[in-house]
Amino acid sequence: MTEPAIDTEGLTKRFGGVKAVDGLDLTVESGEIFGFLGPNGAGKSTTINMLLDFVSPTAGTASMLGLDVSAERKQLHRRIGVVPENYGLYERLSGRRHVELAVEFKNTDDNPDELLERVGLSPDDAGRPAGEYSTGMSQRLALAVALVGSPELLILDEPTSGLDPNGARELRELIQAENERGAAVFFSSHILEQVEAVADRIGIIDDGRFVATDSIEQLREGLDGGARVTLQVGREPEAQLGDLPNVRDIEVTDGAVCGTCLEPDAKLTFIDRVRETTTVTDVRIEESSLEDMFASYTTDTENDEHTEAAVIGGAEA
Ligand SMILES: Nc1ncnc2c1ncn2[C@@H]1O[C@H](COP(=O)(O)OP(=O)(O)OP(=O)(O)O)[C@@H](O)[C@H]1O
Repeated sequence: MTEPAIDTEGLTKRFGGVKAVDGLDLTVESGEIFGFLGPNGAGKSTTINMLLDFVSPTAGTASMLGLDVSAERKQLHRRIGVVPENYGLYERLSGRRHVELAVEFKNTDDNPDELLERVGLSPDDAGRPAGEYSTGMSQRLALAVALVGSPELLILDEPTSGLDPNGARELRELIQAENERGAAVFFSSHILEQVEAVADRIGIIDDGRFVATDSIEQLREGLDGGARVTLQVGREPEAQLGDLPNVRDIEVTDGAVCGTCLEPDAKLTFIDRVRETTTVTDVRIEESSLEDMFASYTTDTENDEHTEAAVIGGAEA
């Protein structure tokens, strides 16, 4: 049986009185792309730092590719590629030299120029000292270093933070290509779109704990967010709307009728019922956005029950 790419049990880190990570149970399967989402201060970097053995856990265990992250660190780090939050570049060394050193360390036969080209660094840039690089260029270089040795697992901490939209798209393509090659990818972000575009599964962490783990589609479904349907009407409808199944939060305002439809069918029933007694001149449908979803999972303390109910059946997290 293939070992999971990442497996943690009860992983916990306290900094004095602050519980940065609180009993995290996480399994990322081999070959999976897992997006690790959470607002600032949620515990993402601390988790990654424990996985990389940069920080020791207060409690719990963590293994990657079946190896203990601390006891078997050396062996493990030859098989993974990492872009940590604070990747250190050597200011005086060229980009190319950074990659060459990684090739030597991992004892592989990668061609540094090919890797640099893959991450979008031109040969000219590759020859310049890393101290002269912009944030985005530094991030690209860190990624090239991470790709050395065709790692079985890529761990990327906020990999798009310094990239422009083009760079972010290229990174997504690269993540997909690496995944197709067979690598598992674990990457943290607080930008939902980045995660949605590539992740098979996402875990949302808040206050050091998972509040949800599943595919984006399942998370969205679990939230019951529905779609807000707004109908522009000729005059106020006389129809009874309150008894419509799966339509809630109905509002009738000057010239418009709004309702939240929880199922696709409910949109049609809602529109039909309104049209029975008035003319509908326009229809606007807003699906619940990822931002709504994220906010609901991470800040909606009043809604704890609903959030818990939405937290996920099957996924192990
Ligand atoms: N070395 C440290 N000493 C004290 N507290 C720390 C330390 N590192 C992290 N923390 C605290 O742990 C919590 C989690 O921080 P962490 O950096 O893991 O969050 P994050 O999800 O990565 O946030 P961001 O998205 O802002 O990078 C925060 O409350 C932070 O202040």
